[in-house]
Amino acid sequence: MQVGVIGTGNMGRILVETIVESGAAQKEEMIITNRTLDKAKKLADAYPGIKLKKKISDVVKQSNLLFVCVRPLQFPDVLQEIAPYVTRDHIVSSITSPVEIGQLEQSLPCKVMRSIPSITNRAGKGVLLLTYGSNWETHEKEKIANWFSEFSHPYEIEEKVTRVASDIVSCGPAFFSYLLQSFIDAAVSETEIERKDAEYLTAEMIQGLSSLFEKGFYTLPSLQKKVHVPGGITGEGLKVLHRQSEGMFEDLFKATHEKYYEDKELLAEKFTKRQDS
Ligand SMILES: NC(=O)C1=CN([C@@H]2O[C@H](COP(=O)(O)OP(=O)(O)OC[C@H]3O[C@@H](n4cnc5c(N)ncnc54)[C@H](O)[C@@H]3O)[C@@H](O)[C@H]2O)C=CC1
Ligand SMILES: O=C(O)[C@@H]1CCC=N1
Repeated sequence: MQVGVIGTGNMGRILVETIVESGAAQKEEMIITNRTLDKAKKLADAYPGIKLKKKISDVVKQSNLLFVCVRPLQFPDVLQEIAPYVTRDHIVSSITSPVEIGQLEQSLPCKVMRSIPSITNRAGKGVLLLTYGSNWETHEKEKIANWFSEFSHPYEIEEKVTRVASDIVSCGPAFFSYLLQSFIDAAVSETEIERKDAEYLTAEMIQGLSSLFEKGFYTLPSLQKKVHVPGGITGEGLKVLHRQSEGMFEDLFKATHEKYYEDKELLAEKFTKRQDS
């Protein structure tokens, strides 16, 4: 399968690295481009064999599966630019949440999908969220999901939960690393521990925690019960967390959804302008 990638910024680059290093596609099967070509060239230089194209049309023409890895508001332009070269045999995937499946289908004559990755996929772990367009057969969905499983745990979602699922899967690593960073900062500012020690202990703790869940030893509540000795020290810390975090995640999900709907409105305007012109 020839895999095209348009946009090798942050996530496009991570996706290419992940696909190649997992063996899901050979370097020679990857065709990439970026608006600032030098960015894509650096990636192609790091993985000799990857084909670098200056023209977006060449990427489309030479690929079967095409990932569009640009920012949400850049989608209308990119979809318009690639549309003349997309055939019914292509599969085009958006890696972003605010662009609707319907907008992809209206813009392109092929099978479309959304495949929202997570930075965790770089380690061959974590979920990659899939939503398919309307004209996919079950066996075709299975085939592509199987391909994604070479570097992730593909998980099909309904469009209505896209934002929250993406908050958990794709933004989650940033959210929880922020909390861990705050945990380390506070340990350093409130006690005599050295930063490097606090960082090491925290990193080992979080890796151990993730292994406990991976091995199925505990659920979240059963783990808390095991560590929280009645009348002990953990309970004092948990009381603080309970008090201080009240409403925090509710506000977080509200904020991400507000931004999501803002982006969707701007996108709808841009797509309508495209149709009218
Ligand atoms: N950062 C993350 O963990 C995740 C990001 N995403 C999605 O990935 C998308 C890209 O995000 P980033 O990589 O962080 O942004 P970015 O700004 O780093 O990358 C976008 C790239 O697209 C290129 N580009 C823009 N218009 C172009 C055009 N017409 N032709 C060719 N290249 C063009 C830009 O030059 C840039 O390199 C976003 O839509 C985001 O929602 C999805 C899942 C996770
Ligand atoms: O479009 C999205 O949902 C992703 C999640 C992280 C950044 N963009």
